[in-house]
Amino acid sequence: MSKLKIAVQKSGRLNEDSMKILKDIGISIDNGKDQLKASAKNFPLEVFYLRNGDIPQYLKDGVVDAAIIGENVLIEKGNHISVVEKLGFSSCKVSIAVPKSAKYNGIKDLEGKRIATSYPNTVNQFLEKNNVKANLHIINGSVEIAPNIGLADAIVDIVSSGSTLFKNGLKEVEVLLKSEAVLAVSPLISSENQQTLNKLQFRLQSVLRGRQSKYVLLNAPNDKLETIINILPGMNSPTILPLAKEGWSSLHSVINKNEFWEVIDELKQNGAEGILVCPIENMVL
Ligand SMILES: Nc1ncnc2c1ncn2[C@@H]1O[C@H](COP(=O)(O)OP(=O)(O)OP(=O)(O)O)[C@@H](O)[C@H]1O
Ligand SMILES: O=P(O)(O)OC[C@H]1O[C@H](OP(=O)(O)OP(=O)(O)O)[C@H](O)[C@@H]1O
Ligand SMILES: [Mg+2]
Repeated sequence: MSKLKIAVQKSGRLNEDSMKILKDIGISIDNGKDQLKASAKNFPLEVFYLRNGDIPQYLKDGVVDAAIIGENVLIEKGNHISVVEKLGFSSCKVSIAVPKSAKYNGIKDLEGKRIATSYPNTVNQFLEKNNVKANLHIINGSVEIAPNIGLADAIVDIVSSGSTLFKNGLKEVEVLLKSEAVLAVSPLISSENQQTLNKLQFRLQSVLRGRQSKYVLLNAPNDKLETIINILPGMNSPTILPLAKEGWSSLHSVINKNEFWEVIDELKQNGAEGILVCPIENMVL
């Protein structure tokens, strides 16, 4: 049987979460140290450990069938490569930043300026769209230092918490794109491997849904149940079970993990007790 070839970052920010999500979908990988390729024991899958920046070309050439990669890198180097799933980790932006003291009133202020970046295609596209001409300095790392050493007037690089910008005395002035880790697929994938990819994607979706949700259990007096159901966001058709205690019930439901904390005080004020919030491993629809 043919094996699906999937690329993940060899080392760096995406590696750990990429391996974790494969593990969470039940794929067990023989991960010998320093191996560049490993096979899954229980799924027709081979993992290739590669440099992030090299992955778009491997996808284009069909050397690998799929990859877990930052969307920002695909946008920079991977035109025509489709994203089939957003994976919810390694969120960041690609932004323009200038020295804190610099006056910036809009994109036109970049006309004729020197911009340091590792994302030349992304920057050129943005400049063209806005009819601005600037001089690009392409550097591979530590881009944020460029204005301080007199190499550039502005930079375009990844921003997450903003602390690297802050430490280098820079301010973010434009967001070019937002990115997260994604599952991308080669245009040359065979139909047999596409079937395997579909199975992998189905598992990913159920794990991602689970990560987004919490299982909530609470006890409440029966006369308060209706109010409580109305307080909990997006709760349709919760399970209600009678408690041994006369006139009380236990209510179970699944809610979006971001919504629960907003309503917790209101739930307590309205009679909810013994509230349990549990993680969900998988949510198969
Ligand atoms: N500070 C950050 N916060 C969140 N995500 C980030 C951050 N920096 C980078 N990323 C995301 O993680 C990806 C990998 O970043 P990382 O710095 O590990 O690799 P790299 O040095 O760009 O690439 P290579 O694997 O070629 O060495 C980036 O392409 C981006 O999608
Ligand atoms: O907004 P922040 O949270 O500070 O994150 C942004 C920084 O993170 C990345 O660098 P990384 O630490 O990956 O170093 P690198 O340049 O060696 O890749 C990126 O290139 C920025 O410099
Ligand atoms: Mg980096």
